[in-house]
Amino acid sequence: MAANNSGSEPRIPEDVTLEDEAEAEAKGKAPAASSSATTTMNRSGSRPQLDLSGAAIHGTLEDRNPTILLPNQSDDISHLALDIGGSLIKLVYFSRHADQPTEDKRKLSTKRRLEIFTGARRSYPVLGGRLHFVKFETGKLNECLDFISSKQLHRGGVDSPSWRSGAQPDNIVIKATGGGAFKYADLFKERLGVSLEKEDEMDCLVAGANFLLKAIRHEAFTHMDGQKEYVQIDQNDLFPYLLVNVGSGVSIIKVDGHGKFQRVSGDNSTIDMLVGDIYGGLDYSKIGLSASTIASSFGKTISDNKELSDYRPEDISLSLLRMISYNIGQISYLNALRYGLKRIFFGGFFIRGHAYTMDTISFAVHFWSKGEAKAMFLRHEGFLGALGAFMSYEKHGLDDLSAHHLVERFPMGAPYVGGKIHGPPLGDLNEKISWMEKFVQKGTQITAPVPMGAPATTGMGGFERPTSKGDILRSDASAALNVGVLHLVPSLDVFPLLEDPKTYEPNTIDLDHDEFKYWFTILSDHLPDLVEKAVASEGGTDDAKRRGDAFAHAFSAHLARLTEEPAAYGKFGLANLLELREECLREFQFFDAYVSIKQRENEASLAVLPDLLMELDSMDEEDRLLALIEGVLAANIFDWGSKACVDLYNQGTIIEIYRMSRKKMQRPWRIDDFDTFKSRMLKKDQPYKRALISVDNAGADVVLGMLPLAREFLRRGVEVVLVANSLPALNDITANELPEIVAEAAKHCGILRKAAEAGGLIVDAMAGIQGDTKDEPASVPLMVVENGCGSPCIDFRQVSSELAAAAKDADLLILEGMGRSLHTNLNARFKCDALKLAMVKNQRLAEKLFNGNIYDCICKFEPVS
Ligand SMILES: Nc1ncnc2c1ncn2[C@@H]1O[C@H](COP(=O)(O)OP(=O)(O)O)[C@@H](O)[C@H]1O
Ligand SMILES: CC(C)(COP(=O)(O)O)[C@@H](O)C(=O)NCCC(=O)O
Ligand SMILES: [Mn+2]
Repeated sequence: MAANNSGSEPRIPEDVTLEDEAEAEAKGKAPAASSSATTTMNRSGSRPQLDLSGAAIHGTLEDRNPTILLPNQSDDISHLALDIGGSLIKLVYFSRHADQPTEDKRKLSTKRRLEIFTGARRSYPVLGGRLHFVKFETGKLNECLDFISSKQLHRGGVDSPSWRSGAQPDNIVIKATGGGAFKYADLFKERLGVSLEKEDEMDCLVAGANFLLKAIRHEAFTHMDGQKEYVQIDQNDLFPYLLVNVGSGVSIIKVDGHGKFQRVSGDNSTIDMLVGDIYGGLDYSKIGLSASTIASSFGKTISDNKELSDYRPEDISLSLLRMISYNIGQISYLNALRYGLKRIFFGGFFIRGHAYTMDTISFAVHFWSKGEAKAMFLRHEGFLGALGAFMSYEKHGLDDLSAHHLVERFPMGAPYVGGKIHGPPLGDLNEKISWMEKFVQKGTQITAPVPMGAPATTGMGGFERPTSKGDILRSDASAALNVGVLHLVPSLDVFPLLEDPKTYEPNTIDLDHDEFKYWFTILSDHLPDLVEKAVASEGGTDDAKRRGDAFAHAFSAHLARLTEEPAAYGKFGLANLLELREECLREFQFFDAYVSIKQRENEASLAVLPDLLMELDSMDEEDRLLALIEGVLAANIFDWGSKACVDLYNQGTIIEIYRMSRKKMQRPWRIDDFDTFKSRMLKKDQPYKRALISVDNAGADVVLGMLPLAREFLRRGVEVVLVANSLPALNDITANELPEIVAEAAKHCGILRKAAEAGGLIVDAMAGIQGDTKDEPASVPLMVVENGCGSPCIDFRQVSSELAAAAKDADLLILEGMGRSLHTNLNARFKCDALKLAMVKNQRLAEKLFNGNIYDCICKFEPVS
């Protein structure tokens, strides 16, 4: 049957370890077969270290995560950099994406059509892969060495050519910074056989900070009164700034540009600084420094006539912390004043995400500067040096990356321990689940997102809702949950038809506290059903049940973590939350929870499609246009992400519900721009050239709604590009599944058949069974592209390069569904005409956005002029 290619669905090998999710990909996997597409890579001459001969794209250029295999790459190229500080060792390492799906016919023909291989298309200097952030205590250097060794990080990972061939490269050089790069050089040589190449610490700090501020969208934030607020940094207005790195010592650097900086103050330990550097020789009355502000705590200890032991250690600690933080804030401000700088970025693990520390520093800066200067913090605060050392290889092309190439993911290990290792690295998902089960039972190891009671064994809702913990001072582990794994995806692009990418915000509604609470409930309530579907999709085995439990625990823990601190993972909207759920499913190797539901609905819908097409063809143009839009809106009711809709499905067959939904359509719809759209469509002298039609759900939605609409455009001589998800999300149709559905539909329709042939979706022999083709116009192509997403929503700042290429000649964009046109993009403006179609399947959203009701329909047409 058509629409069933689940067996060939590319599986994302989302391998996981406790600390970073990358282990299994490096273990025991056969070397990947050679790819079908070979590319030449244009690289600037400034990066001589890579041997690019024989380089091949593994998978496809358009894959979400293309991997470039460099078979002739010399073995001494490392994917690891270190910052060995006085207190902590920071590791940044890179892991390649594992096996990729092979090139299929659709992709090749689409590429040819969209001329992706021709012209000045960008090559990918950067390896697709992931950047991991891990830290160890310097006092436990051995743990760090074991970790590197177990993962063979110094040899590019367990799956690197040298490791697989058993060759022993004799000159491995690893970039390292921090004092320990000298101190422990011999030990690294002895234990791992590697030489540490020392990079200047300040160079690294600055390079790391500049990279983060350029490439990570929500890296910097302010912190006032316990509230994080992410700051959008304008690249053209970044310099100069003051960088204050607070580690074992404090470094204060005035940064004027890339590689342009000057150390201005502070080279002592935090304690020295307190005593010696507070006023820096300035007359304190001039800057309004009140002696009592800082000294008050000590004042009491002197006058109270008590012994030190009479004070509670936590009180002393807090006083000290406050004092140090104030002083750091003051000294920073004084330096900012000295150089006329308005922005101060703070890094270093001293801050370690502590709300208290950040608030205190912010307060000081704000107070002394009378609001003129701003203290800002960095999410990857402790990793500036290590990241800078990593960048100094000048071979990963990291500096060519922009924000749209980076996707941050929060797999269980990494955010949970914040790059901290507890125990040995885990070898596979099984070990990870075991670890989670233990940790869940203990419930204390990590304080913030303590998930829910004893783990269930049924895989079906044997867990409770996580509880939020209130605003207590969090432990180091939980506070460090802010760093995920950075996925480098060079094939992502900004959607070229966005009117203004700078001001574009995908999310329609701000996930403030109340809103988050609401969605927390929705998602928690939905969880048991989702787990049931997910487990069933994997055959209902014991293993699947165990993974189902683990998924539920993991996702609940994320929710609890976000309840406690909504900004924990950066600026997080509903789109991110819905995507997190899908990623979490993939993390526990559930690749398509709704696979059988999708199949069933596709089949039922395809069976009635011929009748529907006949009915449509009997109408005149205007009635047909209305019927088509009605059909799209009515069929959007088939959404397994909406509780209300799922409840409806018990009340009838797919076709009955479709008819019922259709009968209820009453114009005017809640937003009803149909007449304007119709007028535009009927303008004979100004036909559209290419319509990008973004589809949503499998089954009736795509088969009875979107395909007939696409056919109408084809019939009018408009090229159609169907845009579908790269990866499954709920019951959404994917770009991989779509061609078979089109092929099946084409058996009953000459227009679709010709267009699909023209677009390379089906080969001639497959079609030609039924369908009247005598009076059809010269055929324009019907194509399918993937959107680069694995979520029910779409963020147009990061789409597949395939979609970006298809957008080039498009003059109409149709967005369908609640996720893509209501939760996201309702207010997005495009450079071409846009039509947004959706049924509102949630009462609260209907009220909030449209003052309306559940099942209202939205038909929003926004012509460019
Ligand atoms: N587990 C830890 N062990 C030691 N210090 C820690 C730890 N977690 C956070 N810190 C804080 O981080 C600081 C070290 O910050 P870091 O940026 O790593 O500096 P360095 O590079 O000098 O080690 C320490 O002074 C301490 O305040
Ligand atoms: C996840 C969804 C955005 C998918 O909707 P779609 O894009 O398929 O129209 C939607 O089902 C949703 O917001 N559901 C949660 C709300 C609820 O259950 O009421
Ligand atoms: Mn959907």
